[in-house]
Amino acid sequence: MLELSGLTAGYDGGTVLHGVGLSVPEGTVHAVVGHNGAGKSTLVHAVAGLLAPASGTVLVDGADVTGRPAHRVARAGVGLVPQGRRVFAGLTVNEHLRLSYRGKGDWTPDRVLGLLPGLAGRRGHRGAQLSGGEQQMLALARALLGAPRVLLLDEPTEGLAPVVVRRVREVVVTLAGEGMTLLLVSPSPGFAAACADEVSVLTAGRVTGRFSGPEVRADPERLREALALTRP
Ligand SMILES: Nc1ncnc2c1ncn2[C@@H]1O[C@H](COP(=O)(O)OP(=O)(O)OP(=O)(O)O)[C@@H](O)[C@H]1O
Repeated sequence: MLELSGLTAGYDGGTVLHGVGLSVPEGTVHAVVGHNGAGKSTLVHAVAGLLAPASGTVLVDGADVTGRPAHRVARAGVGLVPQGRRVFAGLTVNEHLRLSYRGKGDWTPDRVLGLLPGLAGRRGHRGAQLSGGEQQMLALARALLGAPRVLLLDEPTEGLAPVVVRRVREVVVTLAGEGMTLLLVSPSPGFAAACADEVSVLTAGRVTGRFSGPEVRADPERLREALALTRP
């Protein structure tokens, strides 16, 4: 379970997040949608310990990790799939997996490769030789090898073809089905609606709308309209 309350954070230039609150029960997906600059990555960074919040709290399974450095937040069970994948161009898939495997929990490299489509046949390929979709799967693999209970995904479908977006969605839904707690941020209402149990709309650092997954799947226009109203 991930619980955020009153989360306020920003940079030297000013406050970006203004009192964001949401809670993600175990085994569910919460998607935060918002336009460019709404504060999606700032939210992920404030949860992951990459940015210290000015106020508010971040609870992971009831444990307060607010303002802890990233390695402590990771040790508390939080994994991060960063925006832009961040794979190493010169390292092979196998080398990435070896570096990320901590021998923790049930997440072995073989299990991860079995879950993530397309990577198993690319074990000897370097990061720079992988397609965008393969790089995204590798970024997911690295996070899973840390055996997280809570997984944060920052724009996991950015720049991917529709067929690969569907694969990312399937992986997200499978992980939730296995009991993982997922918080993802995305500018895409379609992707959010397709995989989330709950969707928040983030507008200039504030949650301005909240919908259930079934609600937005039954009527996709509701989320699109809510987001269109917030266009900067
Ligand atoms: N390191 C930083 N230093 C100063 N300001 C920043 C920094 N990172 C982001 N910002 C500012 O914070 C605001 C929110 O940025 P953020 O990256 O969180 O938005 P976003 O919703 O993730 O956007 P995008 O979809 O473009 O990634 C923007 O005005 C941005 O310029």
